[in-house]
Amino acid sequence: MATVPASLAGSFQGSFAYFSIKDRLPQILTRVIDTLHRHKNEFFEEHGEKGIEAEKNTISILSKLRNELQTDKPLVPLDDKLPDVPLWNQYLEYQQNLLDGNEQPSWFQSPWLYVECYMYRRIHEALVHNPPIDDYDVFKEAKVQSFFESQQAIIALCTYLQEILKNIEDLDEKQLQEEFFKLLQVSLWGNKCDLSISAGEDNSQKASPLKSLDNLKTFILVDDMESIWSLLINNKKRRTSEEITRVDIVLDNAGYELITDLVLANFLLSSKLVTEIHFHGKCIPWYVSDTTKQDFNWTIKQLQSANNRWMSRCGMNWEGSIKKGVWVYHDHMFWTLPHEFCSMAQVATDLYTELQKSRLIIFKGDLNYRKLTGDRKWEFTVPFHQALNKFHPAPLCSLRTLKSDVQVGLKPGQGEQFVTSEPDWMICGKYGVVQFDASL
Ligand SMILES: O=P(O)(O)OC[C@H]1O[C@](O)(CO)[C@@H](O)[C@@H]1O
Ligand SMILES: [Mn+2]
Repeated sequence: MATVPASLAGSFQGSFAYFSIKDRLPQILTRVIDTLHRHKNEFFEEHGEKGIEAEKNTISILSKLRNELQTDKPLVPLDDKLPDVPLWNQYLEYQQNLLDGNEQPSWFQSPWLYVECYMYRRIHEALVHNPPIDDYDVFKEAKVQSFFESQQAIIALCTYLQEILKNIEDLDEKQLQEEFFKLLQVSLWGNKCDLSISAGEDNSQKASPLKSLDNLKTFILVDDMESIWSLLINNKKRRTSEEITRVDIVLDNAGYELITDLVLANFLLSSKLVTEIHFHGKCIPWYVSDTTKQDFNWTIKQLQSANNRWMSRCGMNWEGSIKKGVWVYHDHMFWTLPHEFCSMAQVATDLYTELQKSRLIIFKGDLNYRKLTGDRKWEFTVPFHQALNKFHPAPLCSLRTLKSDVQVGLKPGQGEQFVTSEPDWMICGKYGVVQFDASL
């Protein structure tokens, strides 16, 4: 088997991984502690003294966790009762075996992808150990706030979608393609709005999402939109009336980005490019803004009850699509494990088999890109297919704005050109890719 490059890690001094572990992760932990603290009265009102006790305990576990991280302590096994614990603990052993006998996996020495995922899982463990606040989502408040801060952009998008839907039957192939490209790009740029890169600070969409598309075009470093279009339109032409065309969207952030994904999904169905959409979200609060089932349902309810008629119409339609079974929401613990996607076939065979039913899997966001490529020090020009390292459940694409230093599939010289002119090009979220891989 061809060898793969080293994983990104905090041990590379001066790397983004290093700064993330040193500064951003402790900041996120501090915010979580602060959130719990601020909700003390709420816990008391709901659960009495037990609530206060649980809040105190959780805060003390999290402070200890922050200290372990900042002093580069060894990673310890998880010890709650959730079903993913054996997999996490086996992964720790696996990381241990990669080292020589004297070393232990630790925050700055182990792969960044692993330790970052591990932090979110440890936050969850701290809560799980502390009923009655064990199902409290410490990031909910930030997600809700980012949703409301993007109201204008959400209205613009819902209004635009309802306009297209009015005469979607009359659009010719060219017009359909144009609309598809627009909404695909809206969904791509929606990925700028995650809350983990900003350690939970406001990062919402304020400008009108459709007007800025032309100006943003030059920031798309890999543009495989044509290939994705060919796949969908050819499939539509060939499909018999009973046949199913399923597209899967592996969701990233709640708030504005989720709306862009739902709008895209609605368009794909209404244009009959596809017949079913399957969404994949997270089982536990993750990377601050990632979508859980609760966020997904909350968002659709919010839209339904909005004052704006286009927003509420979208909300109604989406609720209807779920009831009809043409929108299906899935969650699977694999998405909140530290594994690269190339291990999915072994670690989560059921999920891999499920994804094989798809005609196209759309992976949203930066973290999914890191897991697709294994979060490794690839050369910029390595083909996307190679970096996927045999992960090919179905044709797939990534819609991702660059927020971490892994990027493949660039033309010779394309990456190098930025290295001197814009040193933070890989982490600032200004650039994006629409990257496709068809081969199985
Ligand atoms: O929501 P996204 O796009 O997956 O981004 C998550 C963020 O967290 C990171 O994994 C870094 O912590 C970045 O790669 C990215 O900025
Ligand atoms: Mn995210």
